[in-house]
Amino acid sequence: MTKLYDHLKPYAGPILFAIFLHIIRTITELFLPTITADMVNNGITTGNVNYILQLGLLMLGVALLSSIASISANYLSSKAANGFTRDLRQEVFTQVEHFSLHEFDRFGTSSLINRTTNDIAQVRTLLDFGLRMSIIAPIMSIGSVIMAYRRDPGLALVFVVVIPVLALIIIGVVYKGLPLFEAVQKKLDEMNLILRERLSGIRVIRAFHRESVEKERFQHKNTDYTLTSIAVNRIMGAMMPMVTLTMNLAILLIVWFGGFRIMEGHMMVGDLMAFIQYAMQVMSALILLTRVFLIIPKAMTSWGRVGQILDTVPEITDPQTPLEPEAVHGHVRFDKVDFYYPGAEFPALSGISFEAKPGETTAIIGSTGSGKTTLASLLLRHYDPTSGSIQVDGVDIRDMKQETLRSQVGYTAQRTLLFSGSIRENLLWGKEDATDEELEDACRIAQAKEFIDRLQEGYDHQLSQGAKNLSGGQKQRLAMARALVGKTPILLFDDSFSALDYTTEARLRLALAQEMSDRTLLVISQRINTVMEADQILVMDTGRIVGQGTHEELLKTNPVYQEIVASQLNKEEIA
Ligand SMILES: Nc1ncnc2c1ncn2[C@@H]1O[C@H](COP(=O)(O)OP(=O)(O)OP(=O)(O)O)[C@@H](O)[C@H]1O
Repeated sequence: MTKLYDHLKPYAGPILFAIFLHIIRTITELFLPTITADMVNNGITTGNVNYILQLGLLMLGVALLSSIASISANYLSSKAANGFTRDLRQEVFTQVEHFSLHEFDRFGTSSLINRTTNDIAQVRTLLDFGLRMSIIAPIMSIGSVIMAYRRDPGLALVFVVVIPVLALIIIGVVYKGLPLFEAVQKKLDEMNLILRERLSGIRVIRAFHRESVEKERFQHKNTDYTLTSIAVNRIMGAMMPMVTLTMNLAILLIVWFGGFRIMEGHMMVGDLMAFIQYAMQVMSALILLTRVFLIIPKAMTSWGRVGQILDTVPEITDPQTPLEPEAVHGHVRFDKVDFYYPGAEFPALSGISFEAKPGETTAIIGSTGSGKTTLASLLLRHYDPTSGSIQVDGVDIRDMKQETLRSQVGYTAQRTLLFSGSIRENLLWGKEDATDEELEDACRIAQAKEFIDRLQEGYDHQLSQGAKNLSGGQKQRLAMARALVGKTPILLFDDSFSALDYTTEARLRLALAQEMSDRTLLVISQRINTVMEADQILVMDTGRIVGQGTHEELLKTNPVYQEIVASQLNKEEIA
């Protein structure tokens, strides 16, 4: 597993200095009760004002030193912990960005979000609070017992009774609490999954009147999470009164036996006062120690979850010595490509071979689940083929840098995804330095210009999250324009015309044919109207190409194509 200390190395300096300051702070605090005792024993009881003043000043100095050390240490450890978690979040995000879709599926989006936020926050708590407490608590407890022993060894026997009792309470709490932590994190993952899915699907939920069912489902997960958290808190909550009760009994014993010892002349009042303060310090140190015992496993569980992300070797990586195509034309070639989704029994694609040439439109049609989107994902190298190869301009795409490959493909996904921000910002994803003319040009071809011009703020119109303030067709046209801006040699449109009316679609296809005629155009669609003018049509069925040719050829020879056509066009249109 990724080593925590490797990630801590850049912060070693401030952390070590913070540890040093915490030690100074704890040691100074250990001296305060002793000074108080001396002041009472030798100053107050004898009326020696000078001595009281001297020790008062000493006390002030020690307290001041303790405060300065404490503030500086807290500042340093907090700064280091925050810097560390900022870097870690960035590292996790960068790593996740390199994941293949398979790795995304394996972790799940909710869990990835949780690991990047909540789990990293737990590690931060360990570094900041945990580090502080694990330095202070042992020094404070052991130091207090030693100091108390030096004041009165006989009375210190009270600690011999109390400390094992406290240790038993702490062990019990840690033993009971540990298994629950992982459960809490897992249940939080599950609750967030439901929350995320249901919030993004609120329209569908409403359309199907599923509010009450979904509310119940969320309630179930929420209650499950809450009950486990309560179980953890109940254990923590029970610990405090038990520790306080034990310590109060200890103080009672100290006062009781201490009183006798004072009456017998074996002890002074100041010593008893110091003794009580040391007992209190032992108590608070042990409470802190319990917290540390609880924080450490919780944070280590979280670190394990974060480590799983960092240790995942992305399936799709760039080659050591990447190849570049000699000349970029956008010639695509699939050669006997088979592909199984991880764990799948049957192939999603088998024996896929075809060529898509520059200047031609290759359309891919087929029933749902026939493998069209999978084919697009393979061309973009979201997955690698199980066997066979895919080449662009004669180079196997596994031998290219992913950036080189993807910069050659203008892509629109089946599910249109735009991001919050202005229309311009979204379009610039296609080409960072595109001029206004280039953006307008792409929008004109994608038939988006007209509706953008009608918007009051035009290209500065702000899109809400997921571009919910646009219609489905407007979103598709913008996504298409975004893909066109880069003027890439290959254009890959996955079901990108589905939300357009027939007139708009016809205008768009015409504009594409006129202005993108030198590109390799790959159009995935379920609509005959969209594919019938293509130079070649691939007909897919259960992961295979079962027909290849022009509309006319397939209409004569291919039963699957004939069936699709018959289901969509009337007799006159077919003729
Ligand atoms: N991430 C995935 N993990 C496992 N199986 C998957 C995954 N995505 C798709 N599949 C399976 O692969 C097969 C092909 O799916 P694909 O999405 O490529 O079909 P499609 O032809 O694009 O369908 P549609 O027209 O409905 O979008 C289907 O059987 C589907 O269940």
